[in-house]
Amino acid sequence: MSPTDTVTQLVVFYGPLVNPKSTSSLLLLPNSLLAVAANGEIDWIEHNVHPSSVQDVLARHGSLDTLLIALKHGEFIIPGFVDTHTHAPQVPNIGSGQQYELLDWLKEVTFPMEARFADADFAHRAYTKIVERIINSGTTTCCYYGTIHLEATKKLAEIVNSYGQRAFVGKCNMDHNSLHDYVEPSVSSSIDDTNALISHIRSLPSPRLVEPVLTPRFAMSCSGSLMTQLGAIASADPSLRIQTHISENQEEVRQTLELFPEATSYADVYDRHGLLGPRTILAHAIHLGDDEIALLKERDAGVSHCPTSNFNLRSGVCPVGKLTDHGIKVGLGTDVSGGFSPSILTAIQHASIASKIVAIQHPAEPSATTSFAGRQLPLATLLYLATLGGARVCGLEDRIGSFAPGKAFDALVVSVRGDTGNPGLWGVDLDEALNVKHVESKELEVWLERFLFTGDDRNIRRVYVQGQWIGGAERIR
Ligand SMILES: O=c1[nH]c(=O)c2nc[nH]c2[nH]1
Ligand SMILES: [Zn+2]
Repeated sequence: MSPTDTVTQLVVFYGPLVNPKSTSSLLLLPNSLLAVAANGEIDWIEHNVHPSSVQDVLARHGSLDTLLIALKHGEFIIPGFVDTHTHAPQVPNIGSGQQYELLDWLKEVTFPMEARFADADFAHRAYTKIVERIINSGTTTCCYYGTIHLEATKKLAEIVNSYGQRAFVGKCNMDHNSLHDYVEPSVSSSIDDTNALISHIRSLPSPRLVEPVLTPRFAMSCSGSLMTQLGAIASADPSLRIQTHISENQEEVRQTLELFPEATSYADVYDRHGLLGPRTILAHAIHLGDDEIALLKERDAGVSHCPTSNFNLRSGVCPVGKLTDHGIKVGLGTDVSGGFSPSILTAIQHASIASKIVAIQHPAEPSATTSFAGRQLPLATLLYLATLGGARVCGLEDRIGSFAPGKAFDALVVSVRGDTGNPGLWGVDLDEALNVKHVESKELEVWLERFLFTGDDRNIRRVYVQGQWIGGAERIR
């Protein structure tokens, strides 16, 4: 089977599964059978199947005529990563301009690069490589910011669709406060281009897993009238998500409140323009006041935690534990190129460090055993944020983020074996590797932790979206 082959029969995987369950728990399920139907949905799952019983279980399910994929020792399956916030046109800038804070970085580094996407051919060449890289990093669902350019953003959506990635793609709305050559000429052109992109994406060929998303860049780059019209589009179309930034940098917060003096807070700016609701994805949310946290909860808006970017642009440390304690939906974002890595693995590592910084500076009371605030995030929470938590932020928790019959098979086959080229897990012997060996859940937990903290693209062997094999190290030759 090759990555581009379309699955036309039941495919059954045999090996260890890791299944996120809640903000604080996951299931470690060695020796599982997971069947994927031709439509890419999970048909059935069985746990604790001894190698000698595999054929019996297949027969019981009437599934003897299947493609059986038995994982090697040191391999396991996890749900695909959900990147709830990234900027595709900033990937070419990764690693440059690290000396700046947000507002100078936008002016000196980011807007000049984004302006280059006025050239649709450049956009096509760049986006082809960028989407491939993001898929091979294990991101099966991605919330993409494009630029202000309609044609370039259409290309981004077309490329994502042709790769078979699940995604939300948005054209940035920015009608003031930018460089003179990187701003939209009027509210009406911004709205017309937004509507044109929505129609274009919805007419892309099937199977289509890409959806449009409204993308007011942030309050500082949008007039009130533009945001009001975007809010009206969102309320007329209940399937449209909204993505934007909030409260990332102290100076940004100050200038935002100066631009919108009638608002009581940054969150209130979006709320009074009809942009804060259950379909809103807010990147950063570092410096929110308690009134804003309460408002986000009331509106059921989600937060994309982007710790790599927050450290890199010296923006601050998002109090993820506190947001989670308040019942706010949280996922992870790479926020390239504020973040210097397109991999959610890096975001996981930095989310762990961010939570440790909070725990050092504002430790939880020993009696507050059920709260996340002031504690380092455990492994289960880190994986949850990267998968099911991100799915909730995108309103896709019924489709993806964990494994259950009826959900889509968006998954990664991960390997911690030495033959990945990444040092891997010593003790997983190459010679015994071809035989499926009984795996204990304790061993699986060690593999998972080592992968999350030391893994990279080399360990992500196969990337599946809706049952289709669309990327991973096994196909890069
Ligand atoms: O991290 C960020 N990246 C951006 O491109 C951006 N634009 C506004 N605010 C932003 N924050
Ligand atoms: Zn961003």
